[in-house]
Amino acid sequence: MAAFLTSNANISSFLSTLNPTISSFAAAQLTALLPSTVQLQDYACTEKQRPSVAHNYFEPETDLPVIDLASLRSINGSERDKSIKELVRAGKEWGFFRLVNHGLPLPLITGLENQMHKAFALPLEMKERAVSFPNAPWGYVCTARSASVHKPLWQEGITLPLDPHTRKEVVNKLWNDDKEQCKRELSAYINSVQRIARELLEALAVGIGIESEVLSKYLVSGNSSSMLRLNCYPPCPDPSSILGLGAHSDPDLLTILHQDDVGGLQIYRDDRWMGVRPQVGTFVVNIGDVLQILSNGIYTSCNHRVMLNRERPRKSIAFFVVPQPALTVSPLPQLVDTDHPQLYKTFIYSDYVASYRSHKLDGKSNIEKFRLQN
Ligand SMILES: O=C(O)CCC(=O)C(=O)O
Ligand SMILES: [Fe+2]
Repeated sequence: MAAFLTSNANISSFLSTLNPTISSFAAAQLTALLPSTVQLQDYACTEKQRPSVAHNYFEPETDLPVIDLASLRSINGSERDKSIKELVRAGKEWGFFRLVNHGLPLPLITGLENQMHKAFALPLEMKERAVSFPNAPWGYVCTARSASVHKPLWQEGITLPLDPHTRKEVVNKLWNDDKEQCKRELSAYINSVQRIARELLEALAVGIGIESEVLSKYLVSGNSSSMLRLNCYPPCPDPSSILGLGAHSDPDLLTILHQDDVGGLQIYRDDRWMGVRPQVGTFVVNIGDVLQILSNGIYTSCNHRVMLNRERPRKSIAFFVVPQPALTVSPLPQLVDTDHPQLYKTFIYSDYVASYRSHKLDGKSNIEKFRLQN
């Protein structure tokens, strides 16, 4: 079916004949994404990774553990302790949880989604103009077009730093009439989500008996390369063989994600893929590889992926807590003793990222390369 799709024009007309509900906007988006020489089959994933659970299938009885941030913030000691225990358990047993009562107003989230809609709808040339930060990830990238061993992926994204000055430069290039509003919305969102990340990392530290700032220090300027990533997954003509984002665990400490109502995020658990039901206004939080390593394996990162669909673009907003590249990462000495031998090597964080980037996305394979053979 896909063999004749050798040009963008072909793909566009193929899309509209295949399914009239795919809007011309979505088709144009997709056309803009693909290099002229691409074959649709180039995007197909391996048999092993082939999507088996539809983007909108959710197991009726199962959902992620729920963590209530209001309880974690409670001044009532026993309520807070109970909530920390639940958080620690979710971090150990799932590596994923849903965060409710986080206090971030819904209009702030939907406002940012509207800004994303405007930016992603721009012509590709305008979006690509925003990529002008040598040796830094900031700005727009059409992941579906860029050549890399991870690719091709059916996704485009805008990456924004915590530093307001650089962030403004990206916004000035990507947004037109409402730049100032966009800057305000981004700052408000980033400040709130940073605070949430700090609270979660402090509780995750206290919950395993270590000083509260040992993990949250990776949010502090000088130690941190944390970032906000706005993702868009365009509709796809063949969601049964193409993934939006292949199976991976995140190479960070913590990811705080908001997904829209489309559905598509799946986690690998108990030998199966499980859909994460969209619940607009709640966050989905996951433990990353670096937290697994710092905690000497107490917390565990979780393999996840993104499924596509034929009709609707999907948007997500991810905040990643990332160490500064030159920092040394090692299991925390407080967590290593004769009963708990060091499980992972000591390394410079940029080496972890380089290794991650030089291999195909393949579940949790990168962290295994940093395991000590005891
Ligand atoms: O878009 C999503 O739902 C997940 C994105 C993700 O896993 C990532 O960016 O690492
Ligand atoms: Fe991820």
